[in-house]
Amino acid sequence: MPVSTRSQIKTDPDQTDPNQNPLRNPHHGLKEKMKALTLLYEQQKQSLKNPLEPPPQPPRFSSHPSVELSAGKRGGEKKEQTNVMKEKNSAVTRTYVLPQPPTYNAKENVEAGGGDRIVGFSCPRKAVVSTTVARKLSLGAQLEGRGGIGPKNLQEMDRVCLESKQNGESGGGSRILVFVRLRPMGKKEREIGARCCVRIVNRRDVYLTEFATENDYLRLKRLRGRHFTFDASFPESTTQLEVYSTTTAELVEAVLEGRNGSVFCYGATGAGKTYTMLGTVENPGVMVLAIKDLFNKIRQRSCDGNHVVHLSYLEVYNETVRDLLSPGRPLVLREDKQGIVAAGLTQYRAYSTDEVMALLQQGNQNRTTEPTRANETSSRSHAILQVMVEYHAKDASNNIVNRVGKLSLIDLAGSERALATDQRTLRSLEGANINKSLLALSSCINALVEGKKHIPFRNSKLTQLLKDSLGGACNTVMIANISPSNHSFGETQNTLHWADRAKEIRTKACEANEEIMQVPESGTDQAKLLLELQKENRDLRVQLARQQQKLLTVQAQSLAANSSPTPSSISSLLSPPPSSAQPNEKRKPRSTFMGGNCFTPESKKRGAEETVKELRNTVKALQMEIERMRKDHSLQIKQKDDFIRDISRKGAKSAGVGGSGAEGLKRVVTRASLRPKEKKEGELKSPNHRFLSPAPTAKKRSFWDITTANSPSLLTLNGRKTRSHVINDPPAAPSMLLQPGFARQKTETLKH
Ligand SMILES: Nc1ncnc2c1ncn2[C@@H]1O[C@H](COP(=O)(O)OP(=O)(O)OP(=O)(O)O)[C@@H](O)[C@H]1O
Repeated sequence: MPVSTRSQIKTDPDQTDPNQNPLRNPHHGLKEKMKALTLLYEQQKQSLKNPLEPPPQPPRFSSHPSVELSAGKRGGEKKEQTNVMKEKNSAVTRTYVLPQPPTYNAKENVEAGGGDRIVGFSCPRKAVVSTTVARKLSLGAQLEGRGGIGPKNLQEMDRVCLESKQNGESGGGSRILVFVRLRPMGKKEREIGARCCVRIVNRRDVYLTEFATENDYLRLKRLRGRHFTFDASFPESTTQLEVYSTTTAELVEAVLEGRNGSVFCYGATGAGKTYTMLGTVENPGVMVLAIKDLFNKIRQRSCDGNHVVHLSYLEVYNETVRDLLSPGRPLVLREDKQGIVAAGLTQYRAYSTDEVMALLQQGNQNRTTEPTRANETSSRSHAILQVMVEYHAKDASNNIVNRVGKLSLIDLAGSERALATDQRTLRSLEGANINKSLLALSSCINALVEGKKHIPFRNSKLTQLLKDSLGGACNTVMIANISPSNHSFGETQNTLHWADRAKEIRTKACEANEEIMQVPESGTDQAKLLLELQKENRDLRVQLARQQQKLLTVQAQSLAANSSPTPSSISSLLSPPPSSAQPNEKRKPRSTFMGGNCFTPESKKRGAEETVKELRNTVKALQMEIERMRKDHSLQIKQKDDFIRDISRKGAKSAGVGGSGAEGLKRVVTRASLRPKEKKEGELKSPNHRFLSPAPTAKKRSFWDITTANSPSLLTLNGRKTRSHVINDPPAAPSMLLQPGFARQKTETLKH
């Protein structure tokens, strides 16, 4: 993202000309200013020494310049603010903000009197409550008392709502919550004598100061600093658990209520994004803590297997989307009426925290990381972990409740300067792509903030994937990671600038994806039958998808056989692809039929053309067979659909006749379409349903939803054979490789 280098404070003691209008000459009266600054600095030091005194609250800059001309007009504001200097002369009143003295001290960024946990802030307790303001509005009051997070009573809720209205947060949607996390100074940084240029005060305010160096003649003796305020800011001593509980715990709760949530880490390379998201074995990050918390909460709520958790993990590397759990061909993003879909993305059904941890580890091994000059384990890709929680159950009144919530946890690659990382070609290409996507992200943020009609989500894969999080019905949290080192001043300023801007984004109102269907007593059996039929219907669709995948495999194999014309191999065409995929297989070509024995002497004798003809005939026959099967399945599905509709209609009629009221069958909430209960008791232990379709009837699908466009992948994961499959999609168009022109080219090559 472009670096904003606007200067907020400029003081120069050498310039003195008190007679000039300060509006015209920014260097005017600098000696006086310096004196006043020194005075204020002393005052501030005094006030800091006295912990009982409330910390100073400087006004936030809304725009450039640092000179705030309207300061004198604000009658309601406190007259004396220790770190605000007002200069009056006959013409104008000028206000200067003095950044906190930036000397590196590990204790400096720890709030005075602060405990171990963020929730225990002393003065900023109010600030923490206000961080939940926007979220509370969208989550509604039903979270009250569930996880201990949020207002404790209705009065508190009223106060919070009032506060948010005053902040201009009324309306349907909620504001993106923005948090800043400062990482500790690294060993290398200390070795080269880096100084801390960031100071966090009150766990909300971030003061950034640029030091003038002796060689910097242009800015010699000038101070440059900026002040930002966020929903919460975490000093370097903040633990992973504190970060999780302040930023994400509430979203997990909301996901269980059927809402969507997103958390993404943004910042320069080496600023601590991956540490925050993933963490280490000793200090697990947000992803791990969220998964643990999710399963704990599910266990507390229901032991009857009413919750189903699906998981997908993908990365965007060099503008290609890859499945981290089933590495293979790049995935294609498609946009349909249900949202952005990554075609062929595998969804794993997860049964326990341990299982998810293993999958996460697996995915991370597949993730693209390379050492750069700025970070030894630099993530070269944007990674997105998505967890979908479905809930199907009958409530006390025998109504069927279907609910789907999605949580996206996103670790972005670091924004970077080419020189700061590496100049070797591949690294710089990666860097360019990372910057391209982050630039696209900044354009989207700008457009969203400015309320433009067209938001350029399509400019990059990343923004396409983040469309739901930024512009959809979603509770979104941004964690901006920053480094304390003065050598990273530019990057830190850039990160804070965009984080500050992101605060203004409002997402759409996030309602629960929930549906409740009331079933009268007499209709219970019919409802059961309905669910069973829907399940059968889905199974048939799976079969259909498999057949289509087989067809694709056969087509691809026939193409391969153009160069390896051994007809005997055709007999094995219908067998699934090898299941020997290993985690580190990503960089290697997949061991498929394509890698067979090409150009045998036998094939040369026969003549390539003849073989191709033969194979084409075989493919044609197989295609016809598949088409026939497809038609059969479609017919069966149609029949089932009709039958289901029939039963529903009959059920509705009988409810009306039965006198329990026509309202008895009326849909109470119809945010999402009816989702069938897809498993029976004890299913938690069965691994057979690991790869289920992601909520085929959910109102809005997201990018991790499974589709058919990609080839099937039969893989070995954690010792288990797994297969991604597809349910709802129409037959995919034949691959480019199968176009007649391409085949002709191949034949000609063979002739030569
Ligand atoms: N809060 C923290 N506490 C302790 N160490 C941290 C913290 N944040 C980051 N680090 C350390 O800083 C280094 C860089 O962090 P990390 O890899 O998370 O950066 P990044 O922003 O993900 O970089 P990139 O974008 O290049 O992947 C790591 O060695 C990490 O352990």
